[in-house]
Amino acid sequence: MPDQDTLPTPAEAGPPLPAPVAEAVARHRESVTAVLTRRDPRLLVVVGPCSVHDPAAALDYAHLLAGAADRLADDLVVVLRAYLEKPRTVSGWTGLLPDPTLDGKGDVATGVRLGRSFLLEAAATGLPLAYEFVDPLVAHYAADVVSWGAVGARTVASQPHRHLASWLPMPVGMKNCVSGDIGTAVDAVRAAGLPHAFPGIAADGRLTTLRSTGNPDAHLVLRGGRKPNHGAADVAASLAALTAAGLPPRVVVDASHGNSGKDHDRQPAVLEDLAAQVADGNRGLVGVMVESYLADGRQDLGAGPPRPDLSVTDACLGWERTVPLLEVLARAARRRRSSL
Ligand SMILES: O=C[C@H](O)[C@H](O)COP(=O)(O)O
Ligand SMILES: C=C(OP(=O)(O)O)C(=O)O
Repeated sequence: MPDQDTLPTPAEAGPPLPAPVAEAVARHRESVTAVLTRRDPRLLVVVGPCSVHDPAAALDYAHLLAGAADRLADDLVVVLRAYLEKPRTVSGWTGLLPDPTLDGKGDVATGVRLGRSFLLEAAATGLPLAYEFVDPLVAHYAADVVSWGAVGARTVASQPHRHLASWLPMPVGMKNCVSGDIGTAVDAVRAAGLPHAFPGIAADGRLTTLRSTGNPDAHLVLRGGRKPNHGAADVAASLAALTAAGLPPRVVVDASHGNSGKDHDRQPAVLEDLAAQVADGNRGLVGVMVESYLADGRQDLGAGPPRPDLSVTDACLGWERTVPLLEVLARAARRRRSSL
């Protein structure tokens, strides 16, 4: 009898992807790649809650977003942030997958099951899913359903994360360091593009050697640092740095985190600035990221049960404020396309 801390294997954590979902994931990955390689002139928009703490409410959000994504599909490829792990600067709640009871008990065995079931339900909305791979071990519970992956600002220098990214079968964004340094992320894009052999976990739970062929769709994400780096000059400098490193000049820019000083009220101005750059014809700016949820703001975890509709990690833009910004981004992408 396994003790309560024994994790199910990836194959035991939930049902395999239903065939129609697997087919949709393959199509979504191809759509994201087409935007990154500029075969598709639309703009990639990775948008959604900072973290999922209440699966039912996050699914409500996903349904709203799926409606908007359909409406704006001529101009935007919208991807849902379905983040179940949180990297912490020092400490704090680490996400639904490692801590599904939100209280530090760390019931990872329940978390991997709950997390997988959430991802399958979120994928059933028809949206592509975005996921930050924080712990390479648990990547194996999520990777098959993810269409855009991220390696975050706190792990981008890590060799295991770069190796994982080289093996993951979807485009992976490498975020600049929390300091604002982009060189480490550029190195990470190069490393992820190469073949590697490294330890991992097979579907049956056995440790195995994973062999990657290199991820051709790894790319840089600007998320700001000690100061923002979303402006046209910083975007141009990052594209030049990529070209100098022999990499395709393409960048996704996160309107949150260091680019908004973690103040959700500053995301609209950052997004307006990014939309202006796109409308001006910047083709290297291939995508943006937005932290958005049902209600505006955030709450601390603490005394009572948290509100389902309000972020428990970074403050998010509420849904009502998100929709007009998606429309601004769509107009900008349309304008860029019309000038091609
Ligand atoms: O995206 C969310 C947070 O910015 C990230 O988890 C770091 O949070 P912290 O600096 O509050 O630990
Ligand atoms: C933690 C995140 O971002 P960053 O790595 O840029 O801090 C995030 O997007 O949730």
